[in-house]
Amino acid sequence: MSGTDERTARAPGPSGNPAREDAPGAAFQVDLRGVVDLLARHLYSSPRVYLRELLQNGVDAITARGALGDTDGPARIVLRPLAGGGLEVHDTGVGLTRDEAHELLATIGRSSKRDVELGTGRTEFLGQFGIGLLSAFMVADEIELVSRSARPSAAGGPAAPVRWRGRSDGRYELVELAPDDPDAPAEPGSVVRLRPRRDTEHWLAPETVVALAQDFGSLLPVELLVETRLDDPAADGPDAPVALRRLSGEDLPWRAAHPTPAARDAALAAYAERTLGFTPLARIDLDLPLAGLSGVAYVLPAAVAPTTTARHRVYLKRMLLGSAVDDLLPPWAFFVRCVLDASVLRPTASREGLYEDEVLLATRDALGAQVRRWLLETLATDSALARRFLETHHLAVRALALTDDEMLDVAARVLPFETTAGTGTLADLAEAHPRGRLLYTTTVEEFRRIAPVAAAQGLPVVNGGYVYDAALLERVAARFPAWRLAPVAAADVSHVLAGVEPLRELEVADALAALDAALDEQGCDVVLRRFEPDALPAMLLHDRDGDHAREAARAAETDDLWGEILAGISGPSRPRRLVLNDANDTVRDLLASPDADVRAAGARSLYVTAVLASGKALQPAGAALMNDSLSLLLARALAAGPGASADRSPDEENR
Ligand SMILES: Nc1ncnc2c1ncn2[C@@H]1O[C@H](COP(=O)(O)OP(=O)(O)OP(=O)(O)O)[C@@H](O)[C@H]1O
Repeated sequence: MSGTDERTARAPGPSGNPAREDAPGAAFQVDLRGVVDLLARHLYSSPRVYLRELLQNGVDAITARGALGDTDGPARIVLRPLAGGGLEVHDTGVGLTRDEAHELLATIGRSSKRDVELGTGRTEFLGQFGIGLLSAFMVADEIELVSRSARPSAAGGPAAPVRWRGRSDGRYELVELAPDDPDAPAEPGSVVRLRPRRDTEHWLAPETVVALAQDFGSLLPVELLVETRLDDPAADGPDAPVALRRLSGEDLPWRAAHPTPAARDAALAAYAERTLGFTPLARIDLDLPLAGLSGVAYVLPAAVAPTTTARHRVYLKRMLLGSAVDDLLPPWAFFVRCVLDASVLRPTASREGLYEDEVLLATRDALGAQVRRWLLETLATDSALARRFLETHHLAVRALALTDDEMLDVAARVLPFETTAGTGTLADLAEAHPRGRLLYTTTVEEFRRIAPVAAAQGLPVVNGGYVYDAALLERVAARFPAWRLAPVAAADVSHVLAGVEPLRELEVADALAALDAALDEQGCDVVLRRFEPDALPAMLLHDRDGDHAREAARAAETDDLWGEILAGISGPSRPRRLVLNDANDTVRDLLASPDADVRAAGARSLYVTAVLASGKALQPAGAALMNDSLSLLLARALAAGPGASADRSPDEENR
């Protein structure tokens, strides 16, 4: 005997509600359309997840049937296109009785998969929230579920099949069917049928369904099949010949057996190319038995910015959670992309990310430890892989060394730095200067300014201006005190440059004062020194806050010439200092020029050139300064006539 229930799924909607008393203890009413809209717009990132939810319900139903001890039927989910458009998902799971269908399908948030006492999802099931089925309303106005329960009826015989139809307006109907109703599955299990709306046809089209099923379900531990109509135009209709194509059943790629380790390497590299779209530089096997987690971390073949969000491909109980899951590894591990399967991590309700709980935190630490171990072991070798890794991902080593002493030791030994002695490691530089102090700049600009001069003086200076490096060098300085590594102040250099003879100083005092006045507006002092390389006419130095305190403190603790010179510094009056090189011909010509305008224009163009040499972009004011200076110099040169600029005093000619 069959009976029919027509009800509203706790969701009468604003219109169909009978007059009611707001009695104390009255139940909430749910507007189903509102809930579906909420799911579609705010919970799920795309309607595509409807298929994942259906597959998940099928897998869980098969698990529940196994738990009954009923393992007679095949563990199988079949996807079938419906004639005239639409999709049928048939599972050989536990099925639903009429009472269960009432309770579970018509109550939002009710799930058979929760642990009653703990209130959390039971570990053997994928689902837990009791909302997944509603996602089908994103692609269809009606969900039909026909089911035959594997449980015996109350009378002891086989349970009658049932048909439940739920509509997105909140109404549903539940009908008991005759035992041999052709609409119902012949064996225990359930069939879900969806028919598309006009705007959702593509979501239920066979090619979309296959692509989604492969993406979400290719690693599922059940047989996932898709029925395809054979390509025969005459063969349409229910009796047309069909073929079944298998979409799942693959072993986890990193667990699959291979004849040799090299074959495994090749297979896993090919898997990365297929699923992640790159050929990895290296592979790190991941294994955390306690979290039921296994997988691989692939090292990216090209550098990425440390701020890039890592996108990992994560399976939970072999169902794809997402291909862009972040927060799975510590931030310094931005150079790997993982593919992994875990059984105890919890999904968020949308099943598109991981729930941030202690298990996730512990997993992140443990995975980070495995990647770190690989990194330390790889960098301990002088292999081609170690070199390529450093070339590509040295930033990761720098980032990790900021908080990790063992990595800091490795970093000091293997990381290349730009130095005045070329590119090299800090350990090499320290070895080359066993007694001297090692200096580092904290900005690239500062390094550019002083490197040519420091190099000519044989001063070892490291460029600490790149990402992480200033902080890293500070840590290296503290960890290897014997290296006497310290930040350089720009003024250091100007003070080790040789001063000019007192006589010469007297000779050019007026000219120098005029140059100094010419750069007054730029907030720049002018001083004269002799230094190598003599091709460099001028160098621009900055005095930053704190330089003087640091210099004084340092001078007090050092006893070499360098320290003595630093100790003699008096505070400069302007923030910038243009150090002219008295060994440079242009500078000498300029100082000798009798024309005050020429001297001022020359000083300004030397200033702008020095700004450019320090790596700064030319600002409009600087460009205008350069232009004005050049026009004046040109005008003077033209007025003087041909050959005038070659005039030199006999004294200058001799140099
Ligand atoms: N194919 C099916 N076979 C048997 N029972 C089903 C099937 N589909 C749904 N159910 C029952 O309906 C309940 C609600 O399903 P729904 O997909 O909404 O939530 P869930 O799977 O429990 O949790 P989640 O929201 O995490 O997916 C399930 O707990 C299950 O008992």
